[in-house]
Amino acid sequence: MNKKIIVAVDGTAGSGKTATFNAVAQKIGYEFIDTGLMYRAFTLLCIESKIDFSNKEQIIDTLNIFDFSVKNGKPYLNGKEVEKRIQENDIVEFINYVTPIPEVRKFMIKAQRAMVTGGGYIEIGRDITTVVLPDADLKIYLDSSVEARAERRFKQNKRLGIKNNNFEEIKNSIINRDEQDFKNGLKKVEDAWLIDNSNIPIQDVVNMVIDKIKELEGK
Ligand SMILES: Nc1ncnc2c1ncn2[C@@H]1O[C@H](COP(=O)(O)OP(=O)(O)OP(=O)(O)O)[C@@H](O)[C@H]1O
Ligand SMILES: Nc1ccn([C@H]2C[C@H](O)[C@@H](COP(=O)(O)O)O2)c(=O)n1
Repeated sequence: MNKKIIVAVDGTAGSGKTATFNAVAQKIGYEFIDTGLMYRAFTLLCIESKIDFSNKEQIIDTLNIFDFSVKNGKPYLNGKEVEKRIQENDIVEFINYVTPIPEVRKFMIKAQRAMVTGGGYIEIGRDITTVVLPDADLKIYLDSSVEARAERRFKQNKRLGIKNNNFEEIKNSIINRDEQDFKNGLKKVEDAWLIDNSNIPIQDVVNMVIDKIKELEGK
């Protein structure tokens, strides 16, 4: 019986981590954990708590009332389902105040590590291959060109009916988020497999990754 493995995935904003690795997880019966949802949900809680985002102490104190869970693949903040809400533009506007704070990252990293209790998990984010799961059996770094990512996000927002959908704003937002993510430590580590999917259909990426996981399960 092949042994399931632990897969850690990092990559740039909008490169396709969620769509790709959610599909992989569903096809091979792995648990899928999107750590970005936690930071988005926490940012929403800060917005709803009407805190002053320039006041780090207020952000850190908000951790005391932060309860996050995922049920049937949907994120819940303090018992309320927030899947669509945390994709709205105001989250992206404020999230860069939240993600650089060490106390916030320490809290999230502890929770994200605890979610992976053995083989059979795919966890995605920005610091999974570097900090959260540095001993993962398979590390992947997913990237795409800024143009490709902006185009995809624009089309995704349209499908989701998200308001104020503007291509140039999305592109600038992606560039800004990349800048912050690199500051927060996003990088391709030496033992990570780089996949640039700018010109690769999502299904082909899914199949490539499944083949690799099956190969490693058999070792
Ligand atoms: N290889 C691909 N080719 C074309 N479109 C893709 C590909 N991979 C993902 N997409 C599309 O790109 C968009 C962004 O993908 P997704 O939301 O999974 O990215 P992400 O890395 O999780 O983003 P974020 O970092 O903001 O959470 C989605 O519409 C998705 O369907
Ligand atoms: N492990 C993580 C996951 C996400 N972030 C940041 C990156 C984004 O600014 C924000 C939302 O993530 P996304 O939903 O776009 O993947 O959270 C991080 O710093 N560390």
